[in-house]
Amino acid sequence: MPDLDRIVKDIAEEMRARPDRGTVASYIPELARVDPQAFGLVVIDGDGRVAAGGDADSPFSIQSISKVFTLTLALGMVGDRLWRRVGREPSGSPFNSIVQLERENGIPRNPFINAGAIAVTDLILSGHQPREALGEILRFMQFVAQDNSIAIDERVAASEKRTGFRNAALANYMRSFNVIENPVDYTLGVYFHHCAIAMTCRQLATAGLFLAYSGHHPLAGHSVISAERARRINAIMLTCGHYDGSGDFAYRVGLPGKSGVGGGILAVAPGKASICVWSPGLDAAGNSHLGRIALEMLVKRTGWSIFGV
Ligand SMILES: NC(=O)CC[C@H](N)C(=O)O
Repeated sequence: MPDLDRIVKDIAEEMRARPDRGTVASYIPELARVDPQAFGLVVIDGDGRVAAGGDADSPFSIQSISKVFTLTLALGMVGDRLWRRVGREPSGSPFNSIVQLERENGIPRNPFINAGAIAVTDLILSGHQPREALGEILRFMQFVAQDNSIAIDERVAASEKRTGFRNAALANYMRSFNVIENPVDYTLGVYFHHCAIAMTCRQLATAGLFLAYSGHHPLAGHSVISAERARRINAIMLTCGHYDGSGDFAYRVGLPGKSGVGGGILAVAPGKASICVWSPGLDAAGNSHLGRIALEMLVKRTGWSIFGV
């Protein structure tokens, strides 16, 4: 067993000092206020052993990492019917790209680009009030993170709502194909709010445990989803979790992972651990710059890549 405490501390120390930190997202104005010096890393295994370094307990905006959990919830609600509305191929395009939708009849490539995640949110909303759908999502996050204090950062949600013109374009366009069925404002409202959930690295790493352990959450003590579904969600994280940077992430890190523009990455080492890293500066594809480098170092020292040591 690798000395995880040592490894995590070493990485956090090295990352703290690096001058190259990427660029903090500013298209959601509230996110631009975050300190680019922040860095946190948490690794949790199935016995609840935790290795934590840096700002492991500072809440940050989980943004697109929420899409892993909305996908899990929606699959639980509608099963494989979900795949009539959303594909499961990498897009090779930026997370907020519009162009593919017209060529492909309003069906988004996968559930992790914005269009796909908005379509998934619309499925969760079906037949409910936005407030109920949001409550469902939040309660699920609290359950998998084993922490009822998790909340939505209303300032981030309002900030994105004010500036979310592209997401509104995507949602309206999909509505014209009936890929979205609820009033566009309702769907977008729920989407903006689940992206604005604030969590710490420790909470997110805990929340990812069921994906690392075949659908079973070792700390909650029971199954969240089937092993087959967990395996499939991991596959989509590997192929689509970093947008047009997914190939490079697989090449360098070799773990299923999901990034968010808040600078977080949730990564899953099947059978070994759930990992969350946070560094707010992003690379050109909108993925955490130091987060990816930190995971690359972690995998090198643990041998956890799913592709071999
Ligand atoms: N990549 C992301 O994290 C994007 C999520 C963000 N809420 C958006 O819709 O633009």
